[in-house]
Amino acid sequence: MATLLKLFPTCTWTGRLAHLSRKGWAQSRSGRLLPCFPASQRCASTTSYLTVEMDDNTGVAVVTMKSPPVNSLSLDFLTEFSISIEKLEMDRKCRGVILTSGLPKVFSAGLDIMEMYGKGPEHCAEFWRAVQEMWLKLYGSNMITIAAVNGSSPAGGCLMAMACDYRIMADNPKYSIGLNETLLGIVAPFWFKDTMMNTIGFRATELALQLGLLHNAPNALRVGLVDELVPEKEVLSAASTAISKWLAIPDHARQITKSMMRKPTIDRLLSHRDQDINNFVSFITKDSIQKSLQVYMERLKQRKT
Ligand SMILES: CCCCCCCCC/C=C/C(=O)SCCNC(=O)CCNC(=O)[C@H](O)C(C)(C)COP(=O)(O)OP(=O)(O)OC[C@H]1O[C@@H](n2cnc3c(N)ncnc32)[C@H](O)[C@@H]1OP(=O)(O)O
Repeated sequence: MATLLKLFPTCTWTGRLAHLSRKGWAQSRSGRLLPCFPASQRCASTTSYLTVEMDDNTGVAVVTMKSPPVNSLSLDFLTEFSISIEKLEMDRKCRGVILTSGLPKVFSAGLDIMEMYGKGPEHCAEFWRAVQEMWLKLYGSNMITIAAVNGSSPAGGCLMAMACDYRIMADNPKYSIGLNETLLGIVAPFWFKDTMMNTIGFRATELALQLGLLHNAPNALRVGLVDELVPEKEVLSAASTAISKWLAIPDHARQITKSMMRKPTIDRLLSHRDQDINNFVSFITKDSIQKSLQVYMERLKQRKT
């Protein structure tokens, strides 16, 4: 309860979480206790990093990421994100999610580099499990998921967008999206690679990953990394229009089809999850990799001066 109050401090779904009776709780598939809300309520909740606005009429929740300055994916952010998606997954009325950014110019800067720099193996392992969990929740969601990419979206940000069913990006050539890990001297893990291959195909992924390509918006559309470009101000409304087409499909048919397409990729991570964490920890804690991260961060900061 204390954790939930921390995570959902300004929850306005039916009143404050503290007022929820025991009856108002439900157990998630992973055994976690989560708040469960009556059928006819309109819902809006704010956590430290996310705003979730649920429209009961459409069955669509808009999840807005707000972690200044660049929505980098820290351990706390990822934990909140996974809990929020799980909560929506359990809400029978929620059929779709639009994921967007509440910050100017950036959808998400990807993994918080500071979570991987100068940290011990235990922290790195916990962080990586949270990264895996975010992807498992989003890529494996039964809900319709639309990324409204209203800014740049490198690396982990691109992974988040690719984990959705459909991507709409702001038509701004200054915004870029891609898996740029090699530019940092690190390597996109196999499930990042699989997700990209499932999205844009083998050859385009091979090029993109080795070169660490960050595609500007027009190129992202050309390679199929995003599905639509729209004027910046219209990203959210275009996402609403797009999701209405998906909502017209019977859920069970769409969900089984989605699972058929994605399950082999998800199972591959699930069956190698601990090994993937061990690989990450031994890779990221190497002196040479730490040095690469340090140089990259310094370059990022120098760009400003
Ligand atoms: C074998 C296999 C095993 C596994 C091997 C390991 C696999 C690891 C997989 C890794 C996946 C990743 O996502 S790695 C993360 C990759 N991400 C990136 O390369 C993004 C880098 N950031 C950017 O390009 C830009 O910041 C961008 C997002 C476009 C926004 O540009 P802006 O000009 O608006 O903002 P900036 O001035 O650059 O940034 C504002 C501040 O945020 C900081 N900042 C920016 N991105 C940050 C980030 N990702 N993490 C932390 N801090 C970040 C900057 O340093 C600034 O800090 P101050 O100067 O203090 O204000």
